[in-house]
Amino acid sequence: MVSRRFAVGRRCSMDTFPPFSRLRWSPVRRRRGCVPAHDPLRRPAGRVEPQLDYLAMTSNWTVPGEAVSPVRHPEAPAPGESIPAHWHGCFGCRGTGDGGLGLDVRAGEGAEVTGEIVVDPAFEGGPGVIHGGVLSSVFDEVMGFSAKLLALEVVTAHLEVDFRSPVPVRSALTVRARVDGVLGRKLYASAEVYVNGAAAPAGSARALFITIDQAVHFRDLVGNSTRI
Ligand SMILES: CCCCC/C=C\C/C=C\C/C=C\C/C=C\CCCC(=O)SCCNC(=O)CCNC(=O)[C@H](O)C(C)(C)COP(=O)(O)OP(=O)(O)OC[C@H]1O[C@@H](n2cnc3c(N)ncnc32)[C@H](O)[C@@H]1OP(=O)(O)O
Repeated sequence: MVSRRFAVGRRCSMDTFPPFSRLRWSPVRRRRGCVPAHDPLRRPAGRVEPQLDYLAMTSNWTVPGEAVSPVRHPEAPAPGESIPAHWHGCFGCRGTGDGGLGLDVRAGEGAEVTGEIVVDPAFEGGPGVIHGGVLSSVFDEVMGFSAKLLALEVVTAHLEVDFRSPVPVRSALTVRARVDGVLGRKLYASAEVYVNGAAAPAGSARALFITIDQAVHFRDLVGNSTRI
């Protein structure tokens, strides 16, 4: 059945042919002249397009000058050692067989960690590529683990991600993350992701973590857990 949203455009056989019928704004549709009634890609006449380059899209999130260098805890896992899960119920810490990300995070030098993950096909977003929200979770988790090298309990207050190139499902990702600076309860962290050993990152992230007392922070929330 032809979608009513395409009623004013030329009717197209792809309207009934999966999977194209689900890709409403695909370049294939546009080439074939399937023009929807309301085309969000059509630019109003006379409008001046902003000249954004890639860097202009990146925020100016910076580590404050007053922040101090992170101090690694003397009992932190040695470089190369696996860092244990912070909570067995955590989606980021669990294996893929248990509905988790299947991340392996290892300590590096100083306040740096390295996370390894093979992108499970279940994490697909666009056709053949990882869902951006899943990649954001990977960044969040691996950066969070860098706080473990300081033996600090943290939650994420702010997370931002730049997606530079598509990340295919089944690819092997290496995420390098570190705490860049500490200011009171605030930990500033950053990370990059590399696909199949590529030299250039496919994405990067920055986050602000806030130290908490887990016992207090989760006291009234833990009852919601199904994994106690
Ligand atoms: C997935 C859960 C993981 C839980 C882990 C817990 C412990 C784990 C132990 C070790 C860690 C190891 C591994 C961690 C691995 C993965 C990490 C994943 C973490 C997550 O995925 S966790 C889920 C999402 N996360 C939340 O569920 C947080 C909800 N949120 C809150 O619970 C509160 O919001 C809180 C506690 C953050 C702050 O609340 P609060 O009352 O304690 O403190 P307050 O508001 O005063 O903020 C203090 C100073 O931070 C500044 N500040 C705050 N927020 C800011 C922002 N967004 N931007 C810029 N500055 C900000 C203020 O401006 C002030 O700055 P100043 O001191 O200069 O005034």
